[in-house]
Amino acid sequence: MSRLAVIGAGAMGEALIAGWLASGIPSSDVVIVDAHEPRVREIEERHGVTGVSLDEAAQADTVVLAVKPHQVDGILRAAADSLGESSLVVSIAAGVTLAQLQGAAPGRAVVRVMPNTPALVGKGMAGIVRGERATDEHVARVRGLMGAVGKAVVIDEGHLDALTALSGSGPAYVFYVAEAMIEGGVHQGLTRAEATELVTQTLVGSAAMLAETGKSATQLREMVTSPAGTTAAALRALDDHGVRAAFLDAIEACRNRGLEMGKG
Ligand SMILES: NC(=O)C1=CN([C@@H]2O[C@H](COP(=O)(O)OP(=O)(O)OC[C@H]3O[C@@H](n4cnc5c(N)ncnc54)[C@H](OP(=O)(O)O)[C@@H]3O)[C@@H](O)[C@H]2O)C=CC1
Ligand SMILES: O=C(O)[C@@H]1CCC=N1
Repeated sequence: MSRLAVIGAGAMGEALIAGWLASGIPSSDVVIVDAHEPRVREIEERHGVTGVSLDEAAQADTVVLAVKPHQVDGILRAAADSLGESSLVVSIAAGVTLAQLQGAAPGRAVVRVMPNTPALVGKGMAGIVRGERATDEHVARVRGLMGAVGKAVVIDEGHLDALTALSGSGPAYVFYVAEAMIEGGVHQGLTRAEATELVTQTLVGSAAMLAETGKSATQLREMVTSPAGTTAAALRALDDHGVRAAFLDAIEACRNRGLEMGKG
């Protein structure tokens, strides 16, 4: 296995590291860089990977940029001279375009990836965008890495902000719904622990039905909704509160924010 560097060991960087190690990538093949020394020590202790300098990380075969979007340009410029001849730069930063990445690392092979935090448990969903200097081998390498922690699709850059609005940010919407459902259960007299168990297993079971039955979300919702029954009463309340429209607006706002971030 070739050497893998993760620059920025925050929430998403750590989720990827944990997922990759669980998939069988040896910890000795993974190096990290983070601005905070205590964070480096924490990740080293938790995962057995090694903290190194930016220059050393830049020499890895695959260099994953997992810092905040506004930090990408400066860090990539600082690392550019140390990148190995055949190093592949993979940016997971929302909104940072291939053109911007290529401008910071001229002549280098660059790929954009939009992962999501379920990579931590091997259930991630990632979008991959190929830069003009990336070869078939580079794309296959990134597919392999992202496939090791979930599913991966190759898409056009023009669709990456829309993908971000569904799968990149999507886990937050699901957790938001989970929080609200748990709160609803507590309001009805259940303990928080009871409500959490009921909601968690309901989400797990519902996601498995979507993934495994081949039925659409609409068909699966209809299976639950008995005529004039309890579910219909609940869905009526959701419609009265405009929840469906709120999701449409949320997804549009997310995509627009990605586009805005890409303009610098
Ligand atoms: N969180 C998510 O679900 C997803 C995030 N992403 C993308 O991943 C990237 C990281 O997001 P997230 O993990 O949430 O953010 P975090 O802030 O949790 O992680 C970024 C980490 O990089 C560190 N860092 C900052 N500057 C440097 C530097 N010069 N060298 C090394 N490390 C540095 C940060 O330190 P400090 O706090 O001091 O800045 C922080 O620890 C973003 O670009 C985001 O768009 C993509 C998909 C999903
Ligand atoms: O909130 C963000 O900007 C990042 C990108 C996708 C998920 N989290």
